[in-house]
Amino acid sequence: MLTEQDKLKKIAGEKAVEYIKDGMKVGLGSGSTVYWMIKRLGERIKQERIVVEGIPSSNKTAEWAKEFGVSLTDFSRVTELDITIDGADEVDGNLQLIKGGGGALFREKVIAQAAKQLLIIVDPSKLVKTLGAFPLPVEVLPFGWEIISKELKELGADCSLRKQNEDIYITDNGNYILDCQFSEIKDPVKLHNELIHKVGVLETGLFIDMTKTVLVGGEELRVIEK
Ligand SMILES: O=C(CO)[C@H](O)[C@H](O)COP(=O)(O)O
Repeated sequence: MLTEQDKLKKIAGEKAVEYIKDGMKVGLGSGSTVYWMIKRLGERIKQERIVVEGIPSSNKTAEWAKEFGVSLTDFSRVTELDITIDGADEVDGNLQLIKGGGGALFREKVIAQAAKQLLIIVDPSKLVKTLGAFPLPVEVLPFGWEIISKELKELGADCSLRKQNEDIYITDNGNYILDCQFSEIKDPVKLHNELIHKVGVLETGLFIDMTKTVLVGGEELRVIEK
C-alpha cells in the first residue's frame, strides 16, 4: 500500500522517463523516487525496444536496474552521460540541493557532473525556502573522522556519525557519513567551499548550480525551471 508521499514520488519518477530517448546513456540516481523511474524505464525498454544504458550511483540502484532490465555500463566505456535523473532531500528556490539522505552523494555527484543535464525528481515536501532543516550529509574518510567532525562543529554544525542499526553506516565507497545540522544554510556556495577544503572531507551533499529542472510530483505535475 503506497503512502500519499510515495504516490507523488511515483508520479515524478515515472514522468522523468519521458526525458529519456532511444540510444541515451543515463545516470541513475538513488532513493525511493528513483526506484519508480527505473521501474518505468524497464517497462519502456521492453515495450518500445529502445536501447538505453545506465550508470548507477549505488549498489541498490544497480540491483533495481538488473531487476527491471535496464542495462548498465561504466565510466571506462562512457565519458559523458546524456542525462542524469536523481532525487533530492531539499530543493531551494534557486534549485540548490541537499542530497545524500541515502548515503550515495559521492557517486551521485559524479554522475551529475558527467551529464549534459541533471533532472531532479521530488515530492512537494522537498521544496524549501532555505536549505538546512535536513541535516547535511558529508562523506568523510574513516581515518580521523572524529577530528573532521570537530572541525565541522567549529563551522557551526552539530554533526553525528551516521549509524545503521547499531553499526556505523559505511558508504558504497567504504567511507563514513557525518550528518551535519546547521540551523539554516544561508549561503550554500560558501559553506560547500569551506567544507570541501577540510582534509578528510570527500564530498558534501550540497549540489550547487547542478540542475536547471526539477519535476515535482502532484495531482498536477509541476516543472520548475531555472
Ligand atoms: O540523495 C539521495 C540518496 O543519497 C536521494 O536522492 C535522496 O535521499 C532522496 O531520496 P528519496 O527519493 O527516497 O526521497
